[in-house]
Amino acid sequence: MDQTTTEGAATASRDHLPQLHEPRNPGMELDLDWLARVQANTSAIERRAATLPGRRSVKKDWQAAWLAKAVSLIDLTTLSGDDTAGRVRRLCAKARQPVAPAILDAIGLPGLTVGAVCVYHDMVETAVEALDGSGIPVAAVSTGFPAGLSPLHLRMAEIAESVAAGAREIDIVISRRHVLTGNWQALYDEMTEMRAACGEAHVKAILATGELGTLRNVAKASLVCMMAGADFIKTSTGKESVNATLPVSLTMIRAIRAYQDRTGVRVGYKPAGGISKAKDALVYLALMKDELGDRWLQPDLFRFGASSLLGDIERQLEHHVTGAYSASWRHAMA
Ligand SMILES: O=C[C@H](O)COP(=O)(O)O
Repeated sequence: MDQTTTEGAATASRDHLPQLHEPRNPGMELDLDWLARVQANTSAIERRAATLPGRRSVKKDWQAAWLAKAVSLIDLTTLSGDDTAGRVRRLCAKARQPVAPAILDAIGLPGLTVGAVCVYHDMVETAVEALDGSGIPVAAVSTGFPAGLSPLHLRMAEIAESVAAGAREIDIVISRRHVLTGNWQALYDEMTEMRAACGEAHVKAILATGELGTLRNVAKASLVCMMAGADFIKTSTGKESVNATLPVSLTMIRAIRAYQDRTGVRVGYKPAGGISKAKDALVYLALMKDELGDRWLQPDLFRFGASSLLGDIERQLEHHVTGAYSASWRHAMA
């Protein structure tokens, strides 16, 4: 069995700040001929995706490094109707110190943090304040998240307000109807306008792939968003009935590769929604390494959108470092 051992995953320090690459994706003109040629062989993609979880294993000696790498790539998220300032502050404290200090010392990464904290607009100021001095950026879900069906001028205003409140990253949601009706010009125009509204902030385009019908639509929507200047493409809001999946990820990653081949520009990838197990995170990292290379294992080009992944990684790291669950875990599980 192939074993993922290279040093690509072994560095997870904070040396890579600032978090997002410069320059941002400048975009390109909408190329409808390119879109018309886009195909997605669904059964081949699904077959390949089915092999991914078993195909790679992470050599034991490298597991802690890969898990630490995964921590550094998390957009630690809370997107609930009952979010409070207190919950967001606790989340930010966790973002600053995602794993117990003893474990971080044991793996030699005392300064490890997550990639970003992701919240609703109303919580941006609280998060910015709570993360002050940490270098951890705040990402805001804007544009009428999760459905994206509020009036366009309000979605633009929401972006501007989130940026003004200190969000350095904006996760926008696209209008699914533009994809479902094949109105690529409308999707491109909307994305271009949102890109402009973000100003200096980086923009992640949430495709809500579970609502796009086909992998071909996913591929086309990915390309259109990148043509319009998205710095990242992101699978899901976490609120669709189907969120991040491996077939969708393969499709989007290959669109990223096609866009890079055409333009030379690297666009980031953010699978989001339902990723809660350390072993699933490792499958995603191996997938990125296979399909796009080590460069996409850095937080400027890859993030997990996840609210509960960190807990499982922390447990696995603790298990790995101590060789057994610690006394506190044994006590908790007794
Ligand atoms: O963007 C992030 C997602 O909303 C998180 O989804 P999750 O709660 O299923 O991890």
